[in-house]
Amino acid sequence: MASERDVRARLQRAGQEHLLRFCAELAPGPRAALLAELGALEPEALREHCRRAAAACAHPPGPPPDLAARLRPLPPECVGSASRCDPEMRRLWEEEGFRQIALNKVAVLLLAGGQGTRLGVTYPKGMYQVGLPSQKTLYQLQAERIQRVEQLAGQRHGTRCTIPWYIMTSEFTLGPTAKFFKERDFFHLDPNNVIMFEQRMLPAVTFDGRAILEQKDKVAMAPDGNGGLYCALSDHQILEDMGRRGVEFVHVYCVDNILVRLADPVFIGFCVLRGADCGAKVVEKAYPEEPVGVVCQVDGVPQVVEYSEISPETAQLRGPDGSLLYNLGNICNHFFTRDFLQMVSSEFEPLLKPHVAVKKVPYVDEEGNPVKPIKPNGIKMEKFVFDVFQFAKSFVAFEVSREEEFSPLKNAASAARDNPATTRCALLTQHYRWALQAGAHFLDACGARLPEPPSLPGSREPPAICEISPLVSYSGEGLEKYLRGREFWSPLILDENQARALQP
Ligand SMILES: CC(=O)N[C@H]1[C@@H](OP(=O)(O)OP(=O)(O)OC[C@H]2O[C@@H](n3ccc(=O)[nH]c3=O)[C@H](O)[C@@H]2O)O[C@H](CO)[C@@H](O)[C@@H]1O
Repeated sequence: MASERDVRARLQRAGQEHLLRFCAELAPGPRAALLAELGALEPEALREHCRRAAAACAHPPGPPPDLAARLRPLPPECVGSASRCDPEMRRLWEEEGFRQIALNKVAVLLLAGGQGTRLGVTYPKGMYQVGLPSQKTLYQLQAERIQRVEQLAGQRHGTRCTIPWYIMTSEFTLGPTAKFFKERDFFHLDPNNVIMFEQRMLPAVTFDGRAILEQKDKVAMAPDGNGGLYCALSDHQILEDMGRRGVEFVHVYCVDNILVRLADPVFIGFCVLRGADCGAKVVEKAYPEEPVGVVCQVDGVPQVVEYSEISPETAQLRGPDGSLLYNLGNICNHFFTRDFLQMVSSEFEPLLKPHVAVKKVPYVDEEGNPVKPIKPNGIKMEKFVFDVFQFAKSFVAFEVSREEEFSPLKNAASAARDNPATTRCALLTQHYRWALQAGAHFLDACGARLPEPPSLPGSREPPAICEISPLVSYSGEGLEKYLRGREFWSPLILDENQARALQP
């Protein structure tokens, strides 16, 4: 362990010696923990981090004044669509995706290092359950979709295949996530194919460039953003692991979208057949202020302009047909080739510019009293996963249906949107739709058939409760044999047991 003298000397080099100001009064345990935390910070990197944070703060808040002039929509030839394409084309994409999965060339990578502050839980978001009849958590739904899509690819190609699941965690989420998976027997996945690794943490900094002490013995640290992925891939030799397994294509996604299609064969196949090295799934933006990034071009290269960085005027611009000019909403589902990830991690990562978030960061005052600030007092710097799009040789965006593929859990129940109730409703409405399409009918308490609306938006509660296990159906396929022409009372829970019972 580094001595106090060593740590002090390193902090002096970084201009951050104040972090030791309570060190002398700490008991041996907390003192050792603080020294260990500080000893791990590389002095030059820390100095640069604090300098950058203070410099960023000197700029006026909001989007750069010239950004609007540098923005263009993505050229149409870079954009594919799952819903507005020839069905035969879609079938070919799907076929190609399944082929790559069956060849064990596809992995999924979950970004799960975030703190879920808006949702207001103290545990990782993936452990949240939104109140489905099955009480499944987001992690369980994802694990089961992996198993089902492996099974579908295997059946088509007469083989057994594996989609490794890489999970990027942070200091906040690694322990509880690992414990959760272990306690649930990895949801019946082979633990060798679930690979957790940790992203780096960075100190929060005051507006004048001083790292913040959160407690006398603890620096205020935060994960380095989901773009911390690229350092974390190098830190933990993840690309080498992928190489050993023969993985060529990686589907990277964020934890909170209850409808996420892991390793979606249609998306993978589209990207592969287009020869893309980098791709993003998008949905049409619902309204100008929707908190999703927009996929577009800045200075002629593909980029996402984050919702926090676009001006309201630009977000509201409309094209000649009346639709939003910047309407490709990023849903944080990305496709990368392993070669591209390799190139980014080894060459381009240092070029990624951190984004600045001004936050209320709890701290200790000069007397050592804990303070919960009422207005923002600090800066957190984060890299964003999509900032690598600019380095792509062949970038594509792929538009999918919001109803089928995007309902994120961002907020606590008190918020109007993207909360536990809206995500639960989106999933149950989807399953109800799938059941009707497969020929099921639902009955009311008196045994009369419930009306079957021709279309059902995910924002409306379905007339009957129907939950279909991802182990039974990944995207609505294969349900006719259980449901066609049959009548059900609500709730219908179509899990594997029920499916066996209904099998003709
Ligand atoms: C930077 C980014 O991708 N922004 C996207 C993200 O916004 P949004 O602001 O919702 O992003 P979140 O903070 O939820 O993070 C997205 C994902 O990254 C993970 N995470 C976050 C921080 C971190 O240090 N480590 C980490 O792994 C989170 O656990 C989550 O799985 O999702 C929206 C769709 O839902 C998109 O429209 C936004 O463009």
